[in-house]
Amino acid sequence: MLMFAVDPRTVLLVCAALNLLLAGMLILVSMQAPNVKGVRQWALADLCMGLSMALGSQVQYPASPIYAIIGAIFLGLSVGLVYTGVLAFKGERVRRWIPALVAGAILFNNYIFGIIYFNAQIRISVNFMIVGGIYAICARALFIRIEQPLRTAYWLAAGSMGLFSLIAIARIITVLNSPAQDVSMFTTSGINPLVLLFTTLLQMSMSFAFILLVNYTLSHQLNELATTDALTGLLNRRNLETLANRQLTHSKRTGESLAIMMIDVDHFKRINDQYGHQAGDEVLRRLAGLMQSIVRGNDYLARYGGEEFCILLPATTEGQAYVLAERLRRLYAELIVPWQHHALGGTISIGIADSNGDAEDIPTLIAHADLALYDAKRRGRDQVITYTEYASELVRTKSHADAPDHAK
Ligand SMILES: Nc1nc2c(ncn2[C@@H]2O[C@H](COP(=O)(O)OP(=O)(O)OP(=O)(O)O)[C@@H](O)[C@H]2O)c(=O)[nH]1
Repeated sequence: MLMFAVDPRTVLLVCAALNLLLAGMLILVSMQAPNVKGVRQWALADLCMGLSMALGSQVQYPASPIYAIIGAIFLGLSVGLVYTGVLAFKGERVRRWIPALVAGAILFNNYIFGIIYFNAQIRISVNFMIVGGIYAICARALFIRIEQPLRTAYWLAAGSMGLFSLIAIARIITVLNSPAQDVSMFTTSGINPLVLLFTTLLQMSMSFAFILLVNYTLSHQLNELATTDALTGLLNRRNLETLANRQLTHSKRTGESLAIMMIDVDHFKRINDQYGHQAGDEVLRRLAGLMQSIVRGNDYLARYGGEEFCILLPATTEGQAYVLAERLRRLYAELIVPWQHHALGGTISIGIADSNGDAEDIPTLIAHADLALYDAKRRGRDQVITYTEYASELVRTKSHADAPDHAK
């Protein structure tokens, strides 16, 4: 059995100091990341845990119960704050009275079984039951499927809390099966030293996980900002080009065709001029929603700029994209956008190109779709033109122009 070479009270004091330091760090983090919810609660939880450990290190049961009682209040507040922090972090409704309720429950238990009917086994078991139970609920809330690297932070926090709950169960079983004089936190026999060591280490690991959660959430938010368009939530142009290059390489390897659709709202300036910029924004949002509703899961949608959108269609030919584009054009023509007692309507023009032709790279493919789009505009708008159609028309008019006068 592992033995502590140092006094358990010293361990508690050192961990108390570390918790206070981590609390300070989380307070600074919460000031830098006000839009990540829950961090303030976690900072306060660390503060309370630090105070609880510091007071706990001074407990001389049953001679001086006051440290134990105040320590228990801070312990309850800390665990309750961790729980409300997890709720806030996940964007769920936070009931502010939860920390007070947990502290009250722990205080009641310690008062009854620490002072009125002194029974260390029941007192310790109930304390561990409350703390372990709440950490188990927090662990369940954070043990979710989520993309990396966020998953590492979620699972580190969940793992620390889950492990704490398991240790709490082990502690309850041994406490209930040990003689009363052996159950104190400071008894260096049985599993007590291990419990003290692991629970304090798990407290540290939870705090590190919270810092990691904030850090990864912030970098995730930054990444979202850098890669998506704020108005429509679609990919932005830069992100689309990166994805399109990757997709083209894949298409060349598999021999599949990659289609690109460029979509532009007709006479959009008039909507802005007549109803204002916000009405224009609403039209763009509705068009984005319409596009999202008709594409497949592996297609990419992007706002290419202003009122121009782009859809990247893997494993799709120009002809197949044409069918989809026609559907989108018709749906948009039927769409009515309600705006301040007005019903806004309009049309879109679409240009399409695919990688089966002579487009070797993404800039060329986009340029081809753009040429087709502007041909659609030139021909009177509200229509879909493919690059093949545009190019053959070009050849026809050129040969017509080059033909001798008598052949025209
Ligand atoms: N509301 C709003 N307007 C935008 C946004 N981005 C660009 N615009 C406007 O979109 C309009 C584009 O106008 P034009 O390029 O002349 O094109 P158009 O009026 O759609 O005409 P055609 O494309 O030739 O049919 C301009 O008035 C821009 O100010 C935006 O994010 N929101």
